Order: sequence, then C-alpha cells, then structure tokens
Amino acid sequence: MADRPPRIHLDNADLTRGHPLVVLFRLIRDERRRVVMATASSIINKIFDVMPEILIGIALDVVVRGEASFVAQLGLSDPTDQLIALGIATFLIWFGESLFEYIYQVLWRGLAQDVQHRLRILCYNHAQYLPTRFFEEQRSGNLVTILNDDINQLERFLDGGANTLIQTFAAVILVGTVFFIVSPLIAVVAFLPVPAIIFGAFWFQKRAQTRYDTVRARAGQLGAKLTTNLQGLATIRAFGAEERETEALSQESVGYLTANRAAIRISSAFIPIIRMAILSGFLATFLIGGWMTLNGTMEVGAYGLLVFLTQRLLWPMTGLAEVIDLYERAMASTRRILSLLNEPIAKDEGTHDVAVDGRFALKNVAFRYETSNGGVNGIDLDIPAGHTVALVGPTGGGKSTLIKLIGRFLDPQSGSIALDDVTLDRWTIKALRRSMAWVPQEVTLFAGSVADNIAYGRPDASRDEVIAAARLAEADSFISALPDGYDTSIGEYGQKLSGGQRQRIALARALLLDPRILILDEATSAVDNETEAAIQRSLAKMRGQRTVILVAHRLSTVVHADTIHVMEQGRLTQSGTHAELIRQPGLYRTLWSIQTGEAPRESATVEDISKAARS
Ligand SMILES: Nc1ncnc2c1ncn2[C@@H]1O[C@H](COP(=O)(O)OP(=O)(O)OP(=O)(O)O)[C@@H](O)[C@H]1O
Repeated sequence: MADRPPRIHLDNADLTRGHPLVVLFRLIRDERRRVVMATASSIINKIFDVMPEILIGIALDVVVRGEASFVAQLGLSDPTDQLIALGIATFLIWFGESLFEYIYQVLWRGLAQDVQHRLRILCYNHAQYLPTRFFEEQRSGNLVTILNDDINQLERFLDGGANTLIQTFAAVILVGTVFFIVSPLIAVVAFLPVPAIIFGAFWFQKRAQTRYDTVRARAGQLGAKLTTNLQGLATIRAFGAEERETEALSQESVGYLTANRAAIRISSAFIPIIRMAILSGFLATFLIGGWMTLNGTMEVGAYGLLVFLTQRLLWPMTGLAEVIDLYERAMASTRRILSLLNEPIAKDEGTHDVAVDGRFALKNVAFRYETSNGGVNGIDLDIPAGHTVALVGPTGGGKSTLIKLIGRFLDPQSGSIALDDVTLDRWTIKALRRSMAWVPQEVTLFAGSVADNIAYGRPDASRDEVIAAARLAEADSFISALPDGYDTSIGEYGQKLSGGQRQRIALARALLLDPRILILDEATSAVDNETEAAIQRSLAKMRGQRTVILVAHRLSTVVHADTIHVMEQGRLTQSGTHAELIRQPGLYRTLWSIQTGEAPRESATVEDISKAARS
C-alpha cells in the first residue's frame, strides 16, 4: 500500500478535527480490514502466549494425580500418553505463537510505515500551499523537524504501542477468566492491584504530557538552529564564529537535553512503582493459594497454574509504562503535526483563467507586516502590457513587498491590484503562476541535469526548446562547455557554477515558460558585469513582447526601462524614464551620481550612461 499515492486533502478541516488519536485512525480509515486483521493476530498471539502456563498447571496435575488427572478425564488414562499429548500441544502452541507474532509484527509495523508516509506527504504538500507570510514567521528548520522527527515519533508508537495495548487488554480478559474458573477468591485478590496500576498509568500520563510537549518544542528549536547554521557555514567560517556558534548550539542542545531529563525522571519512576503493586497481587496469590493447597481445598496443578498466571497478568502491565511513554511523545508530536495541518492555506477561490495580456493596475494599495512597521502604502501604479518597468530605491523601501503583492504571494490589506482589469483574487492561482515567471536573486537549482533545471517549469519541453531558452538567456555557450553539456549533473557540478552562471540558468528557466510577465527580483545585484550585460541583451530582445518588472539596486540595469519608479519608505516617490529622472532633483539623480561617480551630463545617451555605470 505504501506504493499507492496518498489521498491528499488540501482542506484538512475535517481530517484533523478531534483528539490526535482519532485523527490517526481517520488517516487510515481505508485500512480497516488490515487493522482488524492486525488486532486479531495480536489477540491470537496472546492466547497462545498464556497457554504454556496453563500447560504447566496441567502437567503438574498429570504427575501428581496420574490417572485421576484433568487430562485423564478427557479420555487419555495412561500418564505417559498424557505427557506425550501435552508435549504435542506445547509444540503446536509455540508454533502458533511464533506464527501470529510474525503476522502481527508485519501488519502493525506496515501500518505504522503507512501512517508516517501519509502524514509526511500530507504535511509537506500542505506546507507548499501555505501563505508566504507563514514562512516569514517560521524558522524552516522547525518545519523540517516536524516533517522528520515528529513523524518518526509517531511511527515508533504505532510500531509496537498499539499491539502492546491490545495484548495487555486481552491478557486481563483471558487470565481473569481462567482465574475466576479456578478460584474466584484468588481472582479477586490477584486483580486488586489492577486499578492501582491503571490509576498510576493515568497519573503518569498527565504529568508526562506537558513535559513531552516541551521536549518536542525544544527539538523544533534545535532543528531550526542546526539548519540555519549548516546553511550559513560559510559565513560562520568567514567571521571566525565557530566557537561562538558551537556555544550557541550547545545551549539549544542543553535546552533539549534538560527538557528530556525532566520527562525521563517521570517516566523512569513508573516501572518501580508498578512493580510494588504487582508484588502485592503476586504475594496474595502465592500465600492464599499455598494455604488453600495445604488445606486440600486446591489442587497442586491449579496452584501452579495461578502462580504462573499472576505473572502473565501483571508483568505485561509494566509494558504499559513504555507504551504510555511512547504514546505521550507521539501525541506531543501529533499536536505539532496537526498545528501545521491546521494552518490555513493561501486562498485560491478565483475562477478567472484565460490568456493573459500582462497589464497591471494598482489602486491605493497598502500592506503592512504584522511583525514590523514595514510594508507599502498608497501605491497607485499602472503597468501597460509589454512595458518594462523598474523599481529602484533604498533598502527597505518596499520593492520586494510590492512585487510579492503583484505576484499574489501576499494579499493587500486595502486597495486593489488588477491584472488585465480583473483583480488578482478573481484569477486562479494556477493562471497567475502560469503567466508570471520569476528570476530571483538567490537561484535554487535542484538535483538533475542542467537541462532538467531549465525545464523545471515545463518538464515536457523538448531539448530544442531548452537550448533556445538558454540561448535567449545567453547561457548556451557556457553550458555547452560543461563536461556533459546540457546533461551535466547539477548534483556533481552545481557548486562549481558561478553566481552569474546560475543566474543565467534561472533566466533561461523563466524564459522557457514564455510568460506574459517576467519578474526579476534583484536578479543582477550579485552578478558580474558580463552576466549583467548578457541579461540586459536578453531583456532588450524581448522588449514589447512581454511585461517585465525588475527590481534593481544597480541603476545600470534599469536605464532601458520604459518607466522607472523610485520607492522610499513604502511609497512611490518618483516615476519616469531614466532620461526624465536624471534631470530632476531627487533620490534617483543622487543615487545615479553615487553609482557612476560623476554628475550626469544632460546630453549623455542611455548607452553612455549604461557604460559609465558598469565600468
Ligand atoms: N517578512 C517580513 N516581516 C516583517 N517585516 C518585513 C518583512 N519583509 C519585509 N519587511 C519590512 O518591510 C519593509 C519593506 O521591505 P522590502 O523587503 O519590501 O524592501 P526592499 O525595498 O525590497 O528592500 P531591499 O532593497 O533591501 O530588498 C522593511 O521595513 C522591512 O523591514
């Protein structure tokens, strides 16, 4: 079944309602038959498991009472025949026990694997649709911990916990029945510790619960710190911060360790306490049964049977402690998993899904981040189809926020953004994603070949189409020079690609989509002059064919734009062509002077200026 793709519920509302355990069962509701078979195998195995004790009692009965024994009453009068029959029964019982142990192990552990597989895919899939804002507030390492660690905790519980619970319950019923048949008096005495054990288990569970919640939260923090540090290893090394970071990580690790110790102190106390309760039940059977046998009111075989069975009844209950321990850890993890699944996904309620022209109209758009005062305010902006529009301005001015709003990765809190006269919330997300291609500053390359990476948005693209896109992005010549050309593996070679080469692959990837709208988010900030010039040439070739929105710090990138908008403190403060802006006093002219190192000449052509800026 693990091969079957899991049923994905994007709307998890009805799936994740209720107690975590109920949610787990809901998750495997289509596996009812397997659960029933696994439960039956656990019970049958338990029946076989208590049989040897009964056989010991019967064997004692045979050797003590001979021809008057219980087995003799079944028709086997010769004690030797009785022993042989008992031997055969013992063999069959052990064989049956082993067989059903194998079956329940395979079934329960298989189910545990399926549950973890389904939850992992469900969570990952859900995470992909969460609003951008969620990730800006979460540390991604915490998400990795949920997807890995927390789901593994759950698997550990399901692996053996369900079986232990069922078998303990079955043992109480089975052994209790035998006890009541043989001696109701001893049955009552032997069962006296059971309520104490169950009470103890619940007492323990209550105390353990909060401690395990802390353990899981600490595990999330530790995972987040580890991920951040491993990703930023180059920076740590460059600043010689290794010792400081080891100390910081050690503090997180100590936090996790301390939380675990608190949980361990509670969980370790359970078995010794339960052992004392078991001792009282065992002693009662031992003494009262012995006294009754001495008095002749109980057979030796029955006495032996009860003494052995008390162990069978009470000892497995110590296993409850371990199960409750696993259960508490698993439920703490499940609560974290469910809190992720209950995060509302980004709204996709639009229905408009037609070919896109690429015309934007923003009216009085405002957006403010909850966790800072940053954002954008009062944005009025028209972007005609096929125009190249640039956003420039100081850091923190709101450029990235604005393009996230245009791409509908964020929704404005007031005002409206329309694409081709239809507000963004009325478009399907699919249509928006299909029409806009992004070239980010930080390029992510995935495992696979260079060609696979260029074709990431259109896996069905032919090799010719991939090469054409690479040519347009001026990436073809360096890709052809790689050891295996377009088939060069990114896994083996990715680290060796320069920032500029990665950037050109990203541009090719975007161009292969042939989007109506191309968004370059500081795509040229960190690249060499040659790559910047190459990207400029690519953009020049597609002028008028698609709407291009580019965010840039380097003004040389934007001189050719049809309109340049300057953003400061979340507002648009200047708009115009390069030639217009350079002539007016304002931030653009100041930035230009700083970047070129000279005051602009009014007669300078765009090409002159561009050259000056790049030199
Ligand atoms: N995820 C976030 N949570 C809270 N505040 C944010 C977040 N992202 C940005 N901000 C704030 O919003 C404001 C605008 O940021 P934004 O990233 O849009 O500016 P920018 O012009 O793109 O800057 P840069 O040129 O440095 O990329 C800043 O004050 C920033 O601190």
